[in-house]
Amino acid sequence: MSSEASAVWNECLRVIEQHVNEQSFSTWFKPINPVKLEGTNLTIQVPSQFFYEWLEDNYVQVLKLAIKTTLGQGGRLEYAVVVDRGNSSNQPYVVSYPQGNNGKKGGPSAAEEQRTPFEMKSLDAEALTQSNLNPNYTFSAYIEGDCNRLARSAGFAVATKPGITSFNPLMVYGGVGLGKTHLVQAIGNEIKNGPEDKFVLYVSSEKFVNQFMDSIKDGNVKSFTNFYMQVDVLIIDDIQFLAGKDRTQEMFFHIFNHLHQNKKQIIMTSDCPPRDLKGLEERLLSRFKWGLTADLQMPDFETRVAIIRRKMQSEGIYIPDDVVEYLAYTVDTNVRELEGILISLIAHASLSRVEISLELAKTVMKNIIKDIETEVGIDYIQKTVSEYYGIALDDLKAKTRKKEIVVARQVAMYFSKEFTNHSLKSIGYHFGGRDHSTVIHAVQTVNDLMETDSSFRNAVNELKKKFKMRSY
Ligand SMILES: Nc1ncnc2c1ncn2[C@@H]1O[C@H](COP(=O)(O)OP(=O)(O)OP(=O)(O)O)[C@@H](O)[C@H]1O
Repeated sequence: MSSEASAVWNECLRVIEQHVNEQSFSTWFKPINPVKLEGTNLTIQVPSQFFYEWLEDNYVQVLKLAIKTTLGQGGRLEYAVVVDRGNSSNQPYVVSYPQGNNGKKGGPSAAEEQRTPFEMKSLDAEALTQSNLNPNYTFSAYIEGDCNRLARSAGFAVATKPGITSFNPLMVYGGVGLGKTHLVQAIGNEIKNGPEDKFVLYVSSEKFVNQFMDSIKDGNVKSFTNFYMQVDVLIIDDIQFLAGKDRTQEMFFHIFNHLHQNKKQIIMTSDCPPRDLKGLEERLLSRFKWGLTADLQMPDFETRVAIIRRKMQSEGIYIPDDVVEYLAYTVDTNVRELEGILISLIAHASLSRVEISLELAKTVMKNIIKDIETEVGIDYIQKTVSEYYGIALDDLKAKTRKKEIVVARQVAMYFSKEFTNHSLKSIGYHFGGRDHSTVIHAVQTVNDLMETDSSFRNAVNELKKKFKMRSY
């Protein structure tokens, strides 16, 4: 190593240090060896192809600045990459920098062909940080409710003391669109913005698998492993995706052990509890049980109201209370769907330049949710039952206790339960704001009457045919 090269590189490091955090500096710049200086050409040696690509993808601007500052406008940087390709020789090849179009000129074509072994470029997307975290996914934007209380507070504990609580690994599971990604990224963001300089990395399992496969293809497995073993907090989403991928599981097993032994935090999500994860090795599953497993449920009505309000507040949009209530009652599938409907509602209102109203919300819902009106939805059931019994539609939803109305109302509730996906609570809401126990009682009464009263049974069966025909 020439002393001139060292002196210049030390100057460069001084510049770089001011622009990257301590963790990145020691991970990505300390391992670099300055090799030689020829005129204004500085050659640095980096440990692997992967390392070189990571620098290029993430730190090209700061390197440019450092070279310009120390060597002036004509300064050039060249990389000597120690090839870590199985048994191949340690013969370095050189990639020059600054490069031409797209910053990729001068390297041998072989190097070009081997680019981006793990698609790490996507980690560098502008809107994301290097950790691949969405900055909007924070704890403060994550509404707490009975549905997520345990997972949320465990997540918060992990965020406060990553790696050293007994919640390692932390496994969050739950159905589609219930907030798994949001919660685990909130943990990541909290740690990243905290006082300690931690390397937090979020990756989907799908991406992890692809990166691993590419690393095999490119002979870069060692770099791949080394990279993941440096992480302080590894967040890996949708772990069920590793099912049946034995080699990736084996690699993950080693990374997991290494991180865990070194008190690094591992956070995972899955669409089902670990015991139901088919196609995952037993030894992995048993490790998942070392920490804490917490589930997410569909938020209850009050939490859905709070989520809608929070969302509207962040969009700076006002929605009348009756609309908020209507949406919270009606959309009881998952939070993503709830958000999707809200966005449609806002779009409809702004496109047609009308205020957001209950009427508009109903129209939007009809277009979106298939089982409303177009097939067998609560509105259709109410209309059909009231016509059948010859009573006014409004009476079904009113408080009246007249016997024939009560029976018709109970029949309509019974069919709402049978033909729609609405929860009991939601059904009750559509019948004049009754609670779920009234719906349970109605279903029970209809079942009992069907057994004891043949004319009632015939009536119900006749109606059932209508609904069945329509639901095909
Ligand atoms: N408790 C909550 N408070 C606020 N927003 C929430 C909450 N739960 C979910 N969301 C929002 O719902 C949307 C879907 O959440 P997310 O993508 O985290 O779900 P997921 O469970 O990871 O889904 P998938 O199963 O598809 O991976 C996101 O926009 C998220 O911000």
